Amino acid sequence: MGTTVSVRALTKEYGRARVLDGIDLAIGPGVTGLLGPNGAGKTTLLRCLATTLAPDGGEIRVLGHDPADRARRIEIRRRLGYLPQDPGYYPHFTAFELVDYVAILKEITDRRTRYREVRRVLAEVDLADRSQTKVRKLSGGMRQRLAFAQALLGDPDVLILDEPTVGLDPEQRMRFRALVSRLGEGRTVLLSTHQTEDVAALCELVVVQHRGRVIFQGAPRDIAAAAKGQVWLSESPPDGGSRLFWRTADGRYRSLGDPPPNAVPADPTVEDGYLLLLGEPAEVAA
Ligand SMILES: Nc1ncnc2c1ncn2[C@@H]1O[C@H](COP(=O)(O)OP(=O)(O)OP(=O)(O)O)[C@@H](O)[C@H]1O
Repeated sequence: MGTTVSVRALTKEYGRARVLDGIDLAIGPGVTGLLGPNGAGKTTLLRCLATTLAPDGGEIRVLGHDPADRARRIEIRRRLGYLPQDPGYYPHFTAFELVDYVAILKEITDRRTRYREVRRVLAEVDLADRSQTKVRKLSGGMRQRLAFAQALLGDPDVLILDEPTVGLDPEQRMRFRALVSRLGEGRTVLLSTHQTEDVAALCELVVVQHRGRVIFQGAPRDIAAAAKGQVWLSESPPDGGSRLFWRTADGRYRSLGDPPPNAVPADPTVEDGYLLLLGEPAEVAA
């Protein structure tokens, strides 16, 4: 299938800081992961795509529509689900009431349809038995799932998820992966994350954003493959030429960069490829 979300020469500045510095991107149905260090501009990009922030320059198309055009923007919003990084909660609402409220804003006007839809999305995120619990009494991870539930209302064609796995316990993270991979069949899912394992497990495409630019776009295996020949295991800590190294559970040292003496090559992961791509200065985490 074709491109559903595209971005060309996108720019955004806050004061003098150029947070998006000419982003080009084209994604289609399936799950795409957006990786990047803190402050790379991921949230800013996702907000522009979710039509909640206007860029300064460049072009966006979501499902063929231009969000700069008011009428088209509404079309996009009807077919888009968005999990923001800091969702606002109404602490005195119950879980049901909160999602129901968003469903009203999303124009699901028929009461019975809306009731069924709210129940459906709460069940999707494993919160069916918490529907009458006040939001303020939910745990942080449950609130995150609640925010995810509202993004699923109306079965959107495009889902934009800003750090969706923050605060989830391992079991919920696995459930999230299963749900997102199912949603990715035929829909476009773009998620930002710091979890390279989620990207390796879930995403067909990975985009790496750094200092407001896209510095990599390709398959997770390609980003891992780019680190081939630069990941090492050694008995003693490397003394130079390594970008990063740490002591592993078996007592050996895993390093990225030039091989330390007597090192053996290790299989690179998405995380290795990502760290090497960022090219951060040497750092020791022993
Ligand atoms: N409303 C704003 N006003 C001024 N500066 C902002 C605003 N929003 C974001 N920034 C700045 O823009 C830069 C990019 O922020 P953004 O939240 O897009 O990054 P990010 O990649 O999502 O980071 P993180 O991984 O920490 O969530 C940061 O330096 C941030 O301080």
